[in-house]
Amino acid sequence: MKIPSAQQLKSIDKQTILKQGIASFDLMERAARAVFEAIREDILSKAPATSFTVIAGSGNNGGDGLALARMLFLSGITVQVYLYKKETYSADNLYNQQKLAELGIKMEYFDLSDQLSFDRNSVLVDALFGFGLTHALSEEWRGITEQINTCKNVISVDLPSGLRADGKTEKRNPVVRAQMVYTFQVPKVALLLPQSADSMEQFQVLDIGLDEEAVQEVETDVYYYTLSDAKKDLKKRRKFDHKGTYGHALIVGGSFGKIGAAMMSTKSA
Ligand SMILES: NC(=O)C1=CN([C@@H]2O[C@H](COP(=O)(O)OP(=O)(O)OC[C@H]3O[C@@H](n4cnc5c(N)ncnc54)[C@H](OP(=O)(O)O)[C@@H]3O)[C@@H](O)[C@H]2O)[C@@H](O)CC1
Ligand SMILES: [K+]
Repeated sequence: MKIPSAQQLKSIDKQTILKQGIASFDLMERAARAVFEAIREDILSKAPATSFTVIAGSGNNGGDGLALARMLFLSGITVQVYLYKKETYSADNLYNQQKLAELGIKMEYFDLSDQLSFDRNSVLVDALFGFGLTHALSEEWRGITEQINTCKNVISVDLPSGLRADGKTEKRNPVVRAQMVYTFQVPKVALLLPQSADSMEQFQVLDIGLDEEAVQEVETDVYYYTLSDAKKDLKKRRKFDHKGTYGHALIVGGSFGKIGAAMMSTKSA
């Protein structure tokens, strides 16, 4: 599976909307619905009385969070919503703010110096930033990320806020620590780097139906190779096949003390 960069994901987003003849808020709705279904399966099926706190930013990641809050509310779940106070919001974020207002769901606005008052035992949904983060979070964000990190159960939408999708984030920068990351369509590179280990325990990739052709056309040298990919790549073995049937491998490797890779390759061949 190819892993597109944040920039490429934005273009895939546009192509999907165009090819499928949908509006951008429909795609956001799909993304939020996918997280909602995952939460239903992973949390609510075991503990239906769980309450949620959604902390939303001003972009589309925040929009996903607001749409998710609406879905939780409409299924009778207690949900508290915080929205970052800013002069401008993305169009689909505003659309979802309006939807919440129509349902009478209260949104509390917060500033970076605020002490948020929410139930630390609720599941905290971190929807502050996704792949739109342009640079690491400044020190001003530490207060908010630390408050989020005091919660036992943090779910991040798409990425732990503060992690940059395509690369390393310095340990000294504020970052949310998530127990679970529900990421859309493809795992972002940051989720696969050892440097991110402190920012998340595990992630799940949720299919939101981005245009497959657009993903395939992306030029990248970053791939995510899964067991199911390997199963597809392996040719079917017939009864009388032998070591000569499927070609030969020449393995060049293993200097003194560094024999591991050569051994593993030989064994798997
Ligand atoms: N195709 C998909 O997969 C789909 C993706 N979807 C979702 O969209 C998400 C991406 O949304 P996005 O592009 O709006 O960016 P997002 O992460 O919300 O951040 C933007 C905000 O952050 C701000 N900002 C940036 N850097 C900052 C900094 N260092 N410090 C402070 N602020 C900073 C920036 O502010 P500005 O620079 O504009 O002032 C802006 O307000 C993606 O992760 C997924 O959740 C789904 O909805 C649908 C399908
Ligand atoms: K997030």
